[in-house]
Amino acid sequence: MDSEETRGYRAFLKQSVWCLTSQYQVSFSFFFLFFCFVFSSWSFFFFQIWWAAGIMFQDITTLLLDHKAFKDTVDIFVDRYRDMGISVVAGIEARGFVFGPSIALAIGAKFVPLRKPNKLPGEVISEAYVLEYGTDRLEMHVGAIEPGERALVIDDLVATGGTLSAAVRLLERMGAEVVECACVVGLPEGQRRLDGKPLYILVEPRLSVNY
Ligand SMILES: O=P(O)(O)OC[C@H]1O[C@H](OP(=O)(O)OP(=O)(O)O)[C@H](O)[C@@H]1O
Ligand SMILES: Nc1ncnc2[nH]cnc12
Repeated sequence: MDSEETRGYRAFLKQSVWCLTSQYQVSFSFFFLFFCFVFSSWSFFFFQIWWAAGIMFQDITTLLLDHKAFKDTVDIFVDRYRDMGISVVAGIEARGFVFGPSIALAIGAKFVPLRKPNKLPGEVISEAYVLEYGTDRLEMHVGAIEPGERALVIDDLVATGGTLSAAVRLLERMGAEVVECACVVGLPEGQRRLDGKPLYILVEPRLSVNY
């Protein structure tokens, strides 16, 4: 039988051990959550690198070095859209800006830049979209187009079609009629997300290349 003193000591010990254990529990939970957070951030980061690493990037800058090829590219678009009553050429940042203004000038249309977030100075409307390697947003100035205007969307390349779809949604929210989307390069899956909107592409690259 424990003495009064021993019982008191046991009770004290039990209490302090519990306190100690709960402290450990709290610290352990904290470190566990912290570990989960760090692990998930890093795995997401590496997942993105791994994901992006599997993408074969197509680049149009070499085309721009060849005056004839560059001019022919613009001329093909101009011939196609000259007599379609198009008053707006909407170019997607960044490489849609390379082709869009020349086409707009040649067919007598205005050029409307669709820009990445927080670049346009005035009031904007915006649309989010998903890319092969992340998400992004496109913005357009409110008042850049009038309802009922006929628009062409131009970009260098279509892959999943997410960017073009966001561009179409922006224009349609402002009341424009999107006649067609046009790109120099079309990856094979590019037409998937265009919701039936016509897409005109000049080249469809092979996805495996032997260098
Ligand atoms: O069909 P999608 O899967 O939507 O991808 C196509 C988009 O990706 C590229 O631009 P990117 O987003 O790399 O931006 P950048 O032109 O500013 O480099 C390309 O110029 C298109 O705009
Ligand atoms: N494969 C690709 N090459 C160049 N730009 C891209 N944007 C999205 N996918 C792309």
